[in-house]
Amino acid sequence: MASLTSSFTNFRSASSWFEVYAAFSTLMMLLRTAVNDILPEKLRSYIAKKIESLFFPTANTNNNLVSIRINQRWDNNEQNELYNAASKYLPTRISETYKSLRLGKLNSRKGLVSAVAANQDVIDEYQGFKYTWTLDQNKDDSSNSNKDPAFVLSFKEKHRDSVMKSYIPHLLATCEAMDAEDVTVKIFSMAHMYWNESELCHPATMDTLALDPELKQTIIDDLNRFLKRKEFYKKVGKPWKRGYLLYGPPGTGKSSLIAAIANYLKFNVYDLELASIGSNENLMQLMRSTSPRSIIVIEDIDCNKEVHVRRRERVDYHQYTDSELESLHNDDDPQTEIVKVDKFTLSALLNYMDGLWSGYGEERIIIFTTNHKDKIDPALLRPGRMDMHIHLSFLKPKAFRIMASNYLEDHHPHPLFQQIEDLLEKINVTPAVVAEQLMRSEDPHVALDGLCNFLQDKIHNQPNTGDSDDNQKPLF
Ligand SMILES: Nc1ncnc2c1ncn2[C@@H]1O[C@H](COP(=O)(O)OP(=O)(O)OP(=O)(O)O)[C@@H](O)[C@H]1O
Repeated sequence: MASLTSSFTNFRSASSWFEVYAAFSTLMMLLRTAVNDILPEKLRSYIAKKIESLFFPTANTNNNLVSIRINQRWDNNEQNELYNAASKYLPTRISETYKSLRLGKLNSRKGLVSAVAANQDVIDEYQGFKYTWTLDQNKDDSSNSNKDPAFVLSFKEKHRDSVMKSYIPHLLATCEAMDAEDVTVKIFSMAHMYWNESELCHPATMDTLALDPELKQTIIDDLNRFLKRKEFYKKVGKPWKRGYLLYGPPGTGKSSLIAAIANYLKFNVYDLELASIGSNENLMQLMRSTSPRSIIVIEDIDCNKEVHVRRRERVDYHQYTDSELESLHNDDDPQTEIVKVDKFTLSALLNYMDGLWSGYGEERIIIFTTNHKDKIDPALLRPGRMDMHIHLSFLKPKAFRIMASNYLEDHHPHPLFQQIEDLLEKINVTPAVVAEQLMRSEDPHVALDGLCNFLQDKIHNQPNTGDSDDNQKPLF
């Protein structure tokens, strides 16, 4: 009986404790709701931080936000690969915190393009930590001497190690994987001293090229051998690069062959216009910004042998006599400037090709084109610089078969083929001219008949110069 009374008393005291607890919880809930309603979120977290700093001063320091600035270009104006990687990586991290993404459809790209919107936070989570990215386009701040856009990456100070050791490497590795998956070939053209990227939409392939089959096979074999020989190049101490000189009259397929090589190897193309390069330093800057597995193309190298660059300089007028100043002045210049002419030669490029600078990325192909091989500086042609000289010439029967099978709907040999091939043996005509004739009708017979008449006409009217091959004037 006594134990029953004691249990009952215990139960009563437990139930009263429960009542007290319930009342306290209700009061706390009411208080929390009231505080949430009255104080804005920022003020609440500020107060919470202050209270935390009273009790845990060191823990709070580690929670400070720190940031890393990733500018588009480094001090020497070189493009910052980390910036490029972030531009590629961030648009793939759309989350509920991502409020704005720029989206576009460009002529130069096949799919949709997306990019981070300026001054918009992008929050990325990796291994349980949060990283905040903002794109600062530097447009408003006129006091800022560095006008390049930059990504600002903010994170808690205590995550500093993780950022450097795992988050940034993860970002770079993700981009590398994206690049490896991306099979589109790109062409980079020069925009001032930087590269402008677009997709190479040239449809030429090794199959569509109307070339002598043996020459085509030699080129393919050479490319395959080059790709396979990384270790060989290392062993013999040569930079892993290959130079091709494509020469021949206009319209014989030099540009088409470059596109076909790029599409075959899946290498990006950098179109280097020497005439637009101001100095050797600029050339090196551009070369440093090219990526491995790329083709550097310099078209019409004979026209680029020496490039004159106009450089403006301020002058001290007291140093010159009136007549000297007169001769120094440029017509459209203000009084304070003269124009000096710098000479830009190919020596920097030759140095680059010789390997002095070619450590900037492996697997490079350098292609020069010319319509006049005889006009090229022999220094460019010596062995080791241009490894293979490829002569692209007029269309001959075997190459015509390839072109006809590409251009005509009917893939079977046509009775007019033999006649056309005989005519092609007698006359120099470029593939571009024949391609144009074949496109004149969708009906194979009409197209071939037209080509036949065209060639006969030209043979009939051709002056007999006695010249052969490239020296003989092509038909345009
Ligand atoms: N060997 C070829 N095979 C297939 N098509 C060709 C070939 N050569 C020329 N063509 C056709 O002619 C057009 C012009 O050719 P391409 O621009 O490649 O010649 P090129 O030698 O680079 O001329 P240029 O010296 O004037 O730059 C191409 O778009 C293509 O349609």
